[in-house]
Amino acid sequence: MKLAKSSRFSPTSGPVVTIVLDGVGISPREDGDAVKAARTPMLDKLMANFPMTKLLAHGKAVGMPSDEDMGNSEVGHNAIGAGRVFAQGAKLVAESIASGHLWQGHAWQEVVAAAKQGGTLHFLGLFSDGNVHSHIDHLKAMIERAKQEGVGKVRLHILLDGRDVGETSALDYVDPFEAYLDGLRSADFDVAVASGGGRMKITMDRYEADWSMVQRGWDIHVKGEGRQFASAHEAIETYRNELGVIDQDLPGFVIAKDGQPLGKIVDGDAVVFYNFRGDRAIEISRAFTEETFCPFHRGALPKVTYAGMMQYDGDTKLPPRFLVEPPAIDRTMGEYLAKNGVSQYAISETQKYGHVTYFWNGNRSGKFDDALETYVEIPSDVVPFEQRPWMKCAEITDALIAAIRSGQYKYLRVNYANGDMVGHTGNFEAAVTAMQGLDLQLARLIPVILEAGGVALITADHGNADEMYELDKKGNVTRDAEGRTKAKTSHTLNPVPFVLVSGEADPAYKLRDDLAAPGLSNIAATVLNLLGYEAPQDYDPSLIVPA
Ligand SMILES: O=C(O)[C@@H](CO)OP(=O)(O)O
Ligand SMILES: [Mn+2]
Ligand SMILES: [Mn+2]
Repeated sequence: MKLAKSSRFSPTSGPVVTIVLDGVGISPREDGDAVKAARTPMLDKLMANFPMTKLLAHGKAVGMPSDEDMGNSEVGHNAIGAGRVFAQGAKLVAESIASGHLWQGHAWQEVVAAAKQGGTLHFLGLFSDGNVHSHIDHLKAMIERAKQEGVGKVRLHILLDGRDVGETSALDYVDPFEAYLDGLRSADFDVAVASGGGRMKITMDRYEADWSMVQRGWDIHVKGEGRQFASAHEAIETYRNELGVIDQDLPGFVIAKDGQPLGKIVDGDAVVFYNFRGDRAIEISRAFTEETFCPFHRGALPKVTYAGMMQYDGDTKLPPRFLVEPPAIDRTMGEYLAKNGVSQYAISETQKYGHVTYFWNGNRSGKFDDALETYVEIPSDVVPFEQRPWMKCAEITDALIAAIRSGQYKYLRVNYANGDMVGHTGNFEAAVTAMQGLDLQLARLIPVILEAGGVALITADHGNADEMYELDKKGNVTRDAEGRTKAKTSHTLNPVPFVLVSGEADPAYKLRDDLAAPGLSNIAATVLNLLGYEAPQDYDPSLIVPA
């Protein structure tokens, strides 16, 4: 994996620093755009005075099935880190179902075999068509196939979304789904929703930010311990009336009849976790598969046949049984740099820590070279982020500045979570504050990079804070009769900025203007060029050419 020294580009004298402003896209509108509404003198100055372009960060440009699919952190950081576009989970699973490949795999057959020996088949996962972590069509295909193959009993554990889809859209999914199940149910096919809850309250924690979420999910899904309701519809309506929270924050619920939970998970059952994306699937998968397990008190571990939709971690091989092969992301920029002796530093706060390490490195949790790489995680607050929109951006900047000044690292990367995590709350004012907090940090960071003779690449993995109001099909902000907007919590389809900041009066390179539709996958080759290397042949082209 030796990289050729470039004859066209000499290495920058100082470090190259990639700054990912998570969830900061460029919207064509002003209305509802917290990025534009924020007072960000530093970012404005950088965008006005340095070479800048827009990069595609959604749809096919990042390996999603269609250009109607918004981007997300996984596919965005995969593309940035790997310098190429790989067909992603959403696409691979849909193809595997369409071709029938999924049903032929060992994992599916073992799951079905367990269920046919008298166990219940449980499906657990994010219940929407957001296509970021899962898709409801995949769930339906598996339920129908299970029935066809003679499975007698199926239970569903549904995590309500409201983060990749409308913030209060849960019943738009649940009601038609109940009707769909009514149509499938028969004397020898018993299928029902057994438990559920909001995705930010139970089960789908990531990067060990808050294991208590997973514990709550475990108690609800596995032990059937939690507040009981007759149906998911009733649970959603009741909690909405009582708490006034949006879907992602609805508490967990257990569906019960005569006080008996409909679908506890017990010895002999099979469990399919049907999310294809890994970050929020790893902790629950560990709880189901690790013999010794410390993060919370699980009680007796039921002996189940557990399968993930994909293998979520290529290093730890978690989970061991999975339905669809994950994208084979190889030879990432991080691996090339490690194998060519380039020292690297990666930093974020907990919520995005895995994005700049695990996703960046092609869904591998380990390092390529312990001696050459430093990964730093600043612990995130465990609070609703609209209450702390600055999150840990100042602490991240403190550490990053120290790392740059140490002179130890030639390539550094950082993810600032603010635009995204606060964008997901749907709170416009908080998102504006998030952007302003971020701008203060850029004003501290950029001069330090330039003093060190370095270059900063400012970009993002997808949009979010750039669209805080729901849009209609034509792309206009929707307003009700009183002129009120509806909060939008999901990512956007907008492109993201790419700003190339250097202190040189006359850099020996310039941005290319001949690439038809540059995207996130063009960043890696650019970084390698700035470090004085030619990118591997099959990497997507660099964004720079000699001046
Ligand atoms: O919070 C998450 O899991 C996703 C949205 O589903 O956001 P991101 O891709 O930015 O991590
Ligand atoms: Mn993101
Ligand atoms: Mn997000």
